[in-house]
Amino acid sequence: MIHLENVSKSFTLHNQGAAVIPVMAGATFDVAPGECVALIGNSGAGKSTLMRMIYGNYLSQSGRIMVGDVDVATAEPREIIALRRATLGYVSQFLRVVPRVPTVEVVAEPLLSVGTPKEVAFARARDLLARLNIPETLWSLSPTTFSGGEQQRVNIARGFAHTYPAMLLDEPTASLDATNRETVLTLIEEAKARGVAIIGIFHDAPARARVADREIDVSDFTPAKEV
Ligand SMILES: Nc1ncnc2c1ncn2[C@@H]1O[C@H](COP(=O)(O)OP(=O)(O)OP(=O)(O)O)[C@@H](O)[C@H]1O
Repeated sequence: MIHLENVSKSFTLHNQGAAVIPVMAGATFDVAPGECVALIGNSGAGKSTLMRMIYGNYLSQSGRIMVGDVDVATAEPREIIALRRATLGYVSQFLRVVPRVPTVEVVAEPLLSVGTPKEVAFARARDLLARLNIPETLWSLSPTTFSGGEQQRVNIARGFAHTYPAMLLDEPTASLDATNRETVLTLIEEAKARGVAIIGIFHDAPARARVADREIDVSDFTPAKEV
């Protein structure tokens, strides 16, 4: 479902004399439907950079990043937008929402945007909010004033509302309590059972051991330093 071939990336630091810093070279791997691959490697190895390239936020210098039949490395912006709507989900660590939209609608929105009937989308949203222990009294309010932990759980509910064929998870269990962490791990297991191909960064080692089928050490793709 996800196929990376010879992906490389360097950053140009325009405020430092246009210094070019190569951070990745030759990244090659596949993720099959129903499989969860964990990106590992020291801090600074390039885990987040790789995720951002797969999501199309950072442009890769070379290679192919196939998600389904779209090559993110060369796709037009409108193709990336369509890919994100229907095919590729991304659960980041923080919620970014339009102000004044009720929580239940924030969670239902990814389903509504792919044409799911309103009652089905809202039922799924309510189910996820309940599973993630967001009190029902909050569902009709905007999440902008929620606590950090509540916002994180709303973000997870939104991320898992639509069954994307491929998902990127950036530390989905970070700073959750034991009960909610368990719910998130179950959501990941359910997604895998439905055939979702998942790439995740999990600093929570027991969580990684439970849901990941394979680990990819991103430092294997660190370019050799020139001497
Ligand atoms: N926008 C950017 N501009 C310049 N350099 C960047 C940029 N983003 C990342 N880097 C550099 O790329 C390298 C990889 O960073 P990245 O954040 O991907 O690492 P990571 O493995 O996710 O680390 P951590 O586990 O600490 O989050 C680092 O050396 C970082 O300084």
